Amino acid sequence: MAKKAAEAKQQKGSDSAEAPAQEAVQVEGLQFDIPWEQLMDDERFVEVFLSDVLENYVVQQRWYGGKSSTMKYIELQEYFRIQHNEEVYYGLLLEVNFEEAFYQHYFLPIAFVSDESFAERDRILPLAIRGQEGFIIDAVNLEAFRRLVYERILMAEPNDTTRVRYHKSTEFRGTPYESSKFMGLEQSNTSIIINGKSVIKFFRRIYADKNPDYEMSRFLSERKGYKNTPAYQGSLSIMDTDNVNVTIALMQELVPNQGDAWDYMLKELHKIFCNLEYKGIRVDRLPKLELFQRINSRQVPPEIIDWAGLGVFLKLQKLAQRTAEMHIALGSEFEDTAFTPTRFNGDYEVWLKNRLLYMFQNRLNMVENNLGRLEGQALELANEFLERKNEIRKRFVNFDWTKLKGERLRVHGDYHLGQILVQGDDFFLLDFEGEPESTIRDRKVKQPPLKDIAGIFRSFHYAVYATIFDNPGKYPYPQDELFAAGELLYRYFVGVFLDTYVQMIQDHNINIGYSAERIFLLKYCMLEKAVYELGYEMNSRPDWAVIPLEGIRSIIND
Ligand SMILES: Nc1ncnc2c1ncn2[C@@H]1O[C@H](COP(=O)(O)OP(=O)(O)O)[C@@H](O)[C@H]1O
Ligand SMILES: O=P(O)(O)O[C@H]1O[C@H](CO)[C@@H](O[C@H]2O[C@H](CO)[C@@H](O)[C@H](O)[C@H]2O)[C@H](O)[C@H]1O
Repeated sequence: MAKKAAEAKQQKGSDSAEAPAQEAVQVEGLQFDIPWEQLMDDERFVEVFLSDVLENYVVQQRWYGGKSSTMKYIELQEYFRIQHNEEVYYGLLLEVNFEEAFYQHYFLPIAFVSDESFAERDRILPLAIRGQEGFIIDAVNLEAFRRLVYERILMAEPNDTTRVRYHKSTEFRGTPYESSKFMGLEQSNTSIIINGKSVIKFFRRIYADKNPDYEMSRFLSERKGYKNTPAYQGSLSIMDTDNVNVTIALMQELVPNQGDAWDYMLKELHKIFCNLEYKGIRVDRLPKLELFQRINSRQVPPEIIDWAGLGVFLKLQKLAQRTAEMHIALGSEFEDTAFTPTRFNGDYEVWLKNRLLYMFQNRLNMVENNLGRLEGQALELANEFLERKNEIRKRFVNFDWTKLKGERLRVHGDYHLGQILVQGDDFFLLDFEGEPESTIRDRKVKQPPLKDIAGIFRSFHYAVYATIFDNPGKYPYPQDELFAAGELLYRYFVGVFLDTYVQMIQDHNINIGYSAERIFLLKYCMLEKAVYELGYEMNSRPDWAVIPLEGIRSIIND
């Protein structure tokens, strides 16, 4: 921040970041006789800052995604000014290089503050600038910075062609800045709530392109008027040195909500499993439904309604409707080639198989290397996964585009219950960034919309097993019987969702293929998703690896 602005504008943020206070790295006697506005042009400063300071700072951050690899060094890929009049902050794009021969880019906005009380959190470096002692901190902690970004979006020119670009949606009627605070939820980026009405998400992991979350949010809400995603309000992006538009931040409407659909589903399932004992349900006598058999909520047998209640099925119908409407909006574009629907072809088939075989090999390797850490049911399932590897591989290879008549669209890409907000009886769909493991180019490839449906079905399956595993001893039935009850209920969830979804999609002429094609694609994409999840769990929550392993078994046995 410019000295003048630093003194005039230092207001403490209305709260602090969720990260614990960290000691800034001490680099003895760092003094610079140049103004803050020129500091990043100083080679000596940049060298010390990157290697002695940021290497230590970055690895401790919640948003740093390279924790399972070994950092080699950090380079400054780009820096730019986030500025209004005299008030200057720097946006840094850091390139983190790894021993394992890959790199990642991260966004870090920085500010200089002279008052120590503004540097309680995310303090990066103490230093003196022209005799003024102070600290470099992560600028998101400063209310003045958050206010500046909001106001720059609010006053953005319709066609900003400068290097640092602010954009305001034509639909957004902003109100003057009043307050801001951290969203304070577990997340991989950093979201700030402004005026209790808007959310600015600063992306931390940066890709040299428009972020799909920005692209999809703007397309769905601004261009297609899709109401069940937070309205796009604005964004911040930069033109990098290769003239590529790189998204830095996305501003959307704050959607009042009662939590996400994952928590909603866990609560419902807990009640349903409690009902087994409470209502004296004989699981072996419950009527069964075949996987993917469509069923309307009014046709669900009374024994199932008596056990699970009608409410959960009505909610699933609503969720299916909102999901179908999202795909209808995504499938109805005929001008913007980033969104126009397209057919399956040979290139897609080669891309898909290569990607999936590579991912599968990675999972086999992970499981083989970690067998010693597994026990009980997880070990048994892991061994079965390894033994049946050729069978699984064959399933991935068995994709023949010439047999497919449906279309591919831009899709959500990482659709699961945790990406959905519950608002009364309705749902809002969030976070279109795609699967964190995929490259930015892969995330933009048009996919069968049934990939999202497979994602949400995997999430239903996850929720069933998570409920059983998280509540040991609470339901007085043998585990096998609980699994049988859960698998049976899961098929009704799938059947009810699918019935509404397919009906709506077809009524709007979105071509998701003929009936056998739909079942083939669902099975294919569910296997892909479960194998993806196995890697996600082995990396982040190894105790949960048993859930995708169980999922893989259930898909290949079906
Ligand atoms: N516009 C919004 N309105 C209300 N809550 C939101 C909004 N955007 C995000 N959230 C909440 O913040 C959480 C994290 O948001 P998300 O976009 O998924 O962040 P990340 O990409 O960093 O994981 C969501 O699960 C949701 O609970
Ligand atoms: O929300 P993210 O984009 O970070 O998605 C990642 O994390 C998800 C977990 O939070 C993970 O989802 C998996 O676990 C969910 C339960 O926690 C379950 O509902 C999903 O079906 C399952 O895939 C997601 O895969 C990962 O990309």
